[in-house]
Amino acid sequence: MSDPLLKVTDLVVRYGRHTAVDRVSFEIHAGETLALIGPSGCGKSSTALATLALRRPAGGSVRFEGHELTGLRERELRPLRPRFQPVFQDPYGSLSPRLRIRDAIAEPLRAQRRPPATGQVETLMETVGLDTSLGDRLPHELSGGQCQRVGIARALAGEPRLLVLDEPVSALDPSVRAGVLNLLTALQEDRGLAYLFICHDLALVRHFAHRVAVMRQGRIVDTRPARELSLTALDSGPA
Ligand SMILES: Nc1ncnc2c1ncn2[C@@H]1O[C@H](COP(=O)(O)OP(=O)(O)OP(=O)(O)O)[C@@H](O)[C@H]1O
Repeated sequence: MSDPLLKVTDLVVRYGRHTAVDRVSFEIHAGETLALIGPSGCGKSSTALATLALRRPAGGSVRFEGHELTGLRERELRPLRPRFQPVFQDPYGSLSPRLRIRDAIAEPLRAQRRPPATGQVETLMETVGLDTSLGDRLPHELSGGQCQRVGIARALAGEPRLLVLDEPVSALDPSVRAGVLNLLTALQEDRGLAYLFICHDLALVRHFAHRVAVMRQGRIVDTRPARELSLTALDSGPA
């Protein structure tokens, strides 16, 4: 088998004296979805933040495309960041309220000093199923589902290999969830994207993920193929 795209080994995240993530290890290959599940407070988001190099771990290794991310300075991380991107739960909160959709999608490229080529923003909008006429609107003029598609378009702008999806559809109306998940599935098939997928909905995890890692109290206690996930996997035990 090829080398994993992401290899996390013995990751430790602490907040003061509290250990939120305790020697967590996992790997994700190109084109694969690994779901991270577990009770509230077990350390899923902290694992995601450290994987994204948005929180410096107290120990362990995060190896992405052969680069060891821990210990890199922000200046060294900057050129790598477009390759691993987050999509967070709150579609409105992830966007600047005063930035028009067109500029919100172009923003990550400008931050990389790579202004979008003519038509690039429109292509990204079409890729995520947004009508290009929405480019002049502000986030509050869009629905939650449309905003989450903007968030995905922003994440795609730098041609990532890995998306870290932290509860990407939990805040959405059930009627629009399937559309966003179908989009993510299609993008994975087209581009071989890898996903680290944090989700509370076990039925959805079983449908969407390839493998599942179960966290409890900062540790991964089980990893298995998603189809073998019991729908009561989270019912017992402390966070
Ligand atoms: N910024 C922070 N400062 C202090 N403690 C924190 C901080 N962020 C998280 N924690 C603590 O770390 C632990 C893990 O939190 P984390 O948010 O990673 O869990 P989670 O599994 O993602 O929870 P949820 O499903 O509720 O989002 C919890 O005990 C939480 O209170």
